[in-house]
Amino acid sequence: MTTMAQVICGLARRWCFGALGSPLQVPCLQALPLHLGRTATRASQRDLENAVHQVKLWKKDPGNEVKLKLYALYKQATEGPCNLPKPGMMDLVNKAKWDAWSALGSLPKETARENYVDLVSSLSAASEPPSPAKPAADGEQAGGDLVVTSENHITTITFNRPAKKNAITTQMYQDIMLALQAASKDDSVLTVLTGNGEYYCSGNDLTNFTDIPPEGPEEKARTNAILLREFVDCFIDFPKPLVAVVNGPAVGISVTLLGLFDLVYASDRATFHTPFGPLGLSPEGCSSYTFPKMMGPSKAAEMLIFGRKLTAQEACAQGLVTEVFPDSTFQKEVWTRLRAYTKLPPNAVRTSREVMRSKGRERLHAVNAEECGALQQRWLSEECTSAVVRFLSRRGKL
Ligand SMILES: CCCCC/C=C/CC(=O)SCCNC(=O)CCNC(=O)[C@H](O)C(C)(C)COP(=O)(O)OP(=O)(O)OC[C@H]1O[C@@H](n2cnc3c(N)ncnc32)[C@H](O)[C@@H]1OP(=O)(O)O
Repeated sequence: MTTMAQVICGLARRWCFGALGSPLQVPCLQALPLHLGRTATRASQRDLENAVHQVKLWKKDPGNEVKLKLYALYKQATEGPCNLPKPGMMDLVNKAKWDAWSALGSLPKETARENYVDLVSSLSAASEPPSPAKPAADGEQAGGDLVVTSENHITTITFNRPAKKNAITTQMYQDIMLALQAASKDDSVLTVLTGNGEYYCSGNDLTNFTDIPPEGPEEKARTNAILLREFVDCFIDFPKPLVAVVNGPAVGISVTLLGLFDLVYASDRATFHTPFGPLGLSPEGCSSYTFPKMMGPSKAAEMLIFGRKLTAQEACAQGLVTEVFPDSTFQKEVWTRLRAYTKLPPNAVRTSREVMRSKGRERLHAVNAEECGALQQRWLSEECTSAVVRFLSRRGKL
C-alpha cells in the first residue's frame, strides 16, 4: 500500500504504483503531453514496465497532480475501468485514488498505457539526468532526510528536511532508532540531535496520519502507537549522554523528547511549541511526566494542554533548556563546548549518567506506554482528523 505521505511528500524512493493518489482533479487525458522518447507506435506492455521503472529512478518530486495522473493511468492500463466501491470520506488516500481512477471512465487499456508511457517520457526528458550518489565521507552515512555523522567522539544525528521544516516521517522514526542503536555501540562519548536549516524540527510529519492501510484507520493507529512506543523507548534506554543542539524552532515530538535529554542547548532564535490541543492530540515522549517534574504542573499544563509556545529564554527559565546562546555564535560556542566534554574520562561520564538515570527508567517506560495508548485513541478522533485535514488543505495538499 503506497501512502498519502508518499503522495504528498514525494518520497520517491518508496514509490510503487499500487496506490498513488490525491484529491486533485484529473485533467482530461487529451491534455496529456505527446510522447518524446518513443517512436509513434502503440505502447507495449514492455514500454509500460520500462516507464514504471523510469519513474522509480526520478530524483525530483513531479508534484501531486502528475503522480495522481500516473496512478490513475497505470490502474486503467493494467486493470481497466475502476469498479471498486467508493471509499468513505475519512479514507482520504483511497478516496483520492478512487476519484482519479474513476475519472478515466471507460478509456481503453491500450490508450491508458500509451498515455502513461507518453507522460513518463515527456517528464523524464524535461528532468535532469540522475546524479551519481555522493560517496559518504569518512564516518558519515549517506545523506537523506536524516544525516548521521561521527567525528571527534561525537555522533550527530541531523534532521535534514529543511524544505519541510525537518518534519519527521515514518521512515525517519525508523532511521533515528537505527542511528541511536549504532551510536550506543560506537566510540562516541556524546550523541547529538540537531536540525539542518532554519528549523530544529516541526515535529511529526502530519501527512503520516493520512497513510491508511487497507485494514483501516484502527490498524494505522495501532501500528503508529507501536512505532512511537519503540521510538521513545530508544531514548529512555539510550546509554550515553544525549544532547539537543536546538538551532531553531522546535515543535511537537521534537520538544517533548527534550525531557529525556541530558543537555539542551538552544539558539536564541529557537522556540518550543507543543500544539497538542489544536491538533486534537495528547502529549507523548514522556512529557506528561518529565515536564511537570521539571517546570511544575501549571507551567507544564500551559504548554502541553493549552499549547503555549515558549521562547528559548522562557524554556531555559522552566528548566527545559540548559543554556541559550546568541544565534550568531550558537554553532561555534556549542560545538566548542561539546568537544571539550568529549575529553572527559568516558567511563566516568557513562557511570555518572547511569546512576542519574537508572532510578527513573522503569517509570518512564510505564509513562510511555500510557501516553501511546492515549494517542492511539486520539488519532482516531474526529478532533484530530479535522485538525490534520485543516493543516493539509491550508497548504493545498488536499
Ligand atoms: C509514528 C507516529 C508518531 C507520532 C508522534 C506524534 C507527535 C506529535 C507532534 O509532533 S504534533 C506537532 C506536529 N507538527 C505541527 O503541527 C507543525 C505543523 N507545521 C506548521 O505549523 C508550520 O508548517 C510551521 C509553523 C512549522 C512552519 O510554518 P511556515 O509558514 O514557516 O512554513 P510552512 O507551513 O509553509 O511549511 C513549509 C513546508 O513544510 C511543511 N511542513 C511543515 N511542518 C510540517 C509537518 N509537521 N508535517 C508535514 N509538513 C510540514 C509544510 O507543509 C510546507 O510544505 P510545502 O512547502 O510543500 O507546502
